[in-house]
Amino acid sequence: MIRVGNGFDVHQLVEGRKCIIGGVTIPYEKGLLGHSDADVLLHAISDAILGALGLGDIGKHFPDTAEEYKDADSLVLLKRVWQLATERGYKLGNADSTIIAQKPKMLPYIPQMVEIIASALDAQPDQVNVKATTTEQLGFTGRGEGIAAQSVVCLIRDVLK
Ligand SMILES: Nc1ccn([C@@H]2O[C@H](COP(=O)(O)O)[C@@H](O)[C@H]2O)c(=O)n1
Ligand SMILES: C[C@@]1(CO)OP(=O)(O)OP(=O)(O)OC[C@H]1O
Repeated sequence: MIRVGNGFDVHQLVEGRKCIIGGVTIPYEKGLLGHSDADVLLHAISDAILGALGLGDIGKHFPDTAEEYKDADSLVLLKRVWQLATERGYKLGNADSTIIAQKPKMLPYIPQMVEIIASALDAQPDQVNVKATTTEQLGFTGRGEGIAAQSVVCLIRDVLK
């Protein structure tokens, strides 16, 4: 059986916060604001997995009103989401994501993001693709006010004959 899910997330860029995307801390003058570490890419992937499983979204599983998720490491949250998939017998087919950011330049950090995400999802790096695009200075991403990410995942489970 194959199931597909999509995820989308946005976090505001502010001074005084780390810029953590795909589990990588990127040197930049601003960082992402959130209740957790605000890793916009890992949130989008988590939501895509939950979507494929029909299990809602990360806000439902990890409420931003709960003290236990304050400054949470989103890689830990992604691994907890992935456990929901594996305990239902799913493996990753592939995951494809796009980071939407005017700045900073993501390209140098993408191989490390791919390694981190693949490892969290018990997958090989060639099952995980991460892309980046600007919005040509248009909109909130183009003005550098925030960063968005969108993801699609395909989960695969053997069906007993
Ligand atoms: N934050 C970003 C945005 C883009 N890239 C890379 O640059 C290429 C060109 O971007 P356009 O928005 O002008 O199409 C894009 O394909 C990415 O490879 C990036 O590294 N970081
Ligand atoms: C991850 C959680 C939980 O700490 O908080 P945020 O970092 O604010 O992220 P968001 O994508 O707005 O929502 C999911 C949350 O419940």
